[in-house]
Amino acid sequence: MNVLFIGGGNMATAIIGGLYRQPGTTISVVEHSEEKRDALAAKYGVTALSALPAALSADDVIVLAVKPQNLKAVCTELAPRLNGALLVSIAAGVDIATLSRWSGGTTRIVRVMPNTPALVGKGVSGLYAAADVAVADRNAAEAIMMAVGRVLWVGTESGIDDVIAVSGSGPAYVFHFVEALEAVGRDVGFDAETARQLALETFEGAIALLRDSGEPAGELKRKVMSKGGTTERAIASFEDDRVKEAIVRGALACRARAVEMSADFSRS
Ligand SMILES: NC(=O)C1=CN([C@@H]2O[C@H](COP(=O)(O)OP(=O)(O)OC[C@H]3O[C@@H](n4cnc5c(N)ncnc54)[C@H](O)[C@@H]3O)[C@@H](O)[C@H]2O)C=CC1
Ligand SMILES: O=C(O)[C@@H]1CCC=N1
Repeated sequence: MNVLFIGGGNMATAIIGGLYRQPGTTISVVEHSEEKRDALAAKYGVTALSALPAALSADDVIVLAVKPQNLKAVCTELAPRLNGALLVSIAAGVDIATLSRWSGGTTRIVRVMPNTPALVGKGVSGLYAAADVAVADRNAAEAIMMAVGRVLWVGTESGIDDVIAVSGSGPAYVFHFVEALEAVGRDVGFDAETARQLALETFEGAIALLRDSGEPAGELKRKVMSKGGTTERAIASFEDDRVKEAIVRGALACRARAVEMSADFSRS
């Protein structure tokens, strides 16, 4: 498989970091920044280009990995040289109809919503393709994302917005919580490194316990809460502050932004 990434930033680097180990895959990347091109070529042995190749072929897989605001310019430049290549877009908030219109009408498009833990091989990606997209094209997109974690297919395009709200943007929610826990550690007197370790080990341990026990989060939470004890006081404070509701509101605001972006880009 020949995979050409357009944009060699955070997400593309994460995906390339898993994909370059796959036998039978040739990777190229078009990236404006010389520094990023050099780093990608040195680290992963990929062909790093400063501009789009003159022509592509129907066997190529093009991963669109620029920011949504840069996507129209990229697709417009791609359209005359696409020659039926498969487009895999990881951009948030740009729907297939818009991508197709910008790219000269191709319908060979798969949408993917990955997340940054892909960098350490622990990503999770949602994938969607319209009914007329060939199984071989779905499999190609799936194989790329499986190199950096798990995949799940959603049955409607709006499912991509649902995935963004939970796992696409989700790592940032977790980092937000970790920031708070680290801050508490420092406030009560630990040095920064100890505070970080306590917060990280707590997260890692809690996630491992969730997975290994198979018990629901609510049940495990109750097991930490001794009657009249310390955790009960903390959770009561979270509930007074409606922390869970705030997280749900944030994630729904994230989803609403994806919908809003899709509507805006559909008019451009
Ligand atoms: N960062 C994240 O957690 C996630 C990002 N995404 C999507 O991934 C896409 C990329 O995001 P990031 O990697 O975070 O952004 P980024 O800013 O790190 O990478 C984009 C790269 O594209 C390059 N670029 C811009 N225009 C170009 C052009 N015309 N030709 C070649 N290179 C060009 C930039 O120099 C930059 O290195 C976005 O569309 C975003 O919605 C999806 C899921 C998660
Ligand atoms: O914030 C964003 O728009 C991108 C999409 C999902 C995660 N980051």
